[in-house]
Amino acid sequence: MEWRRGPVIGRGSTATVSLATVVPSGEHIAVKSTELSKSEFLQREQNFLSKMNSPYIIKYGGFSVTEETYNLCMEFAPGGSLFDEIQRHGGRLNEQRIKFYTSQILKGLNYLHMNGLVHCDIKSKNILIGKDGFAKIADLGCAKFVEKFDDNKNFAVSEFCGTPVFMAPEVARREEQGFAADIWAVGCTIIEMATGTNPWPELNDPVSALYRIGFSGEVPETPRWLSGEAKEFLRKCMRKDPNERWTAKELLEHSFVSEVIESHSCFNEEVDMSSPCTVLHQGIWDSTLSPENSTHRVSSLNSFRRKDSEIVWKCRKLELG
Ligand SMILES: Nc1ncnc2c1ncn2[C@@H]1O[C@H](COP(=O)(O)OP(=O)(O)OP(=O)(O)O)[C@@H](O)[C@H]1O
Repeated sequence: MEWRRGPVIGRGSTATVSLATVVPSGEHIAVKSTELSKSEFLQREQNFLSKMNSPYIIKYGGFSVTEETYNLCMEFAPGGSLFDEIQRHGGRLNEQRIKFYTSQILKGLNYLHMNGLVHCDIKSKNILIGKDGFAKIADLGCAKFVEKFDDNKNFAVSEFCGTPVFMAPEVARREEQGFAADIWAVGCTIIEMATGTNPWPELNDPVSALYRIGFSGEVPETPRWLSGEAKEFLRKCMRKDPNERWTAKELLEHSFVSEVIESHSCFNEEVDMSSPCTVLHQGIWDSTLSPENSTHRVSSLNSFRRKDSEIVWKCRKLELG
């Protein structure tokens, strides 16, 4: 597959994401790139993404290495991130929309967990809104396979990764980071959808965040305006003891999400997700793809190389801020 790089549509801590056009079909894809020498996390993401196949996980499109740059190609999500979607709706989503997206996030997570993978960095910025208007889990750079698993157990793993304010108490204490930690982060994402902020908006530095989450015994405040059913659902996600937290499979059977109709018609509004819908994306749509534009050839071969020292460094960086 050949593609031409267009404008930048997103920047994360480890990579830059560009819109790109496939040659000659003209199809749009997203390409996440970073310097080859710093691409361990991106290669790790490539390895995981290439093994996944679910409508609730962003689709893999191959990788390439050009001029010392590592490129990961994937499905372009014209709706941007769930964080963007919250901003588009004035800083909070109504309960109908929260249910809609929560149901899809849980389906994606259930798929990952059934395949033995913990995402480790669920938050609204890592959930993308696809062409179909559905939420898709993205950014698998922190993900990891658990060493062994069955339906009911949590797992101790040796590496810790993620964003401090979305970490579960057991992760903040560096005890374990298993499937249940992703469920806690779903709770945090519901709070983001309901309030427009992370669950601990008053905590600015990672060290105090980890200390408070891990050792204070506090649980984030439940948004008051949510229905009783939504609050009860949130409490199942945010049990302090990971063994008592509900699994993705169990939560999908909870009345809060079990009846969700997967159609935008449930919002009584027309949604056109075939073109970019954030302000940022609209600008891209209006511009011609710029001619920094060398053509790239993508291989779908798997070239995963793992460097634990870098991963540990990233975790240390998180701890020390
Ligand atoms: N497939 C995509 N389609 C559209 N936009 C995307 C896509 N992938 C990423 N983006 C945009 O780019 C941003 C950064 O991407 P991503 O979170 O994957 O980078 P990162 O470097 O891994 O970030 P982090 O800081 O979480 O480590 C996203 O928040 C989103 O706005």
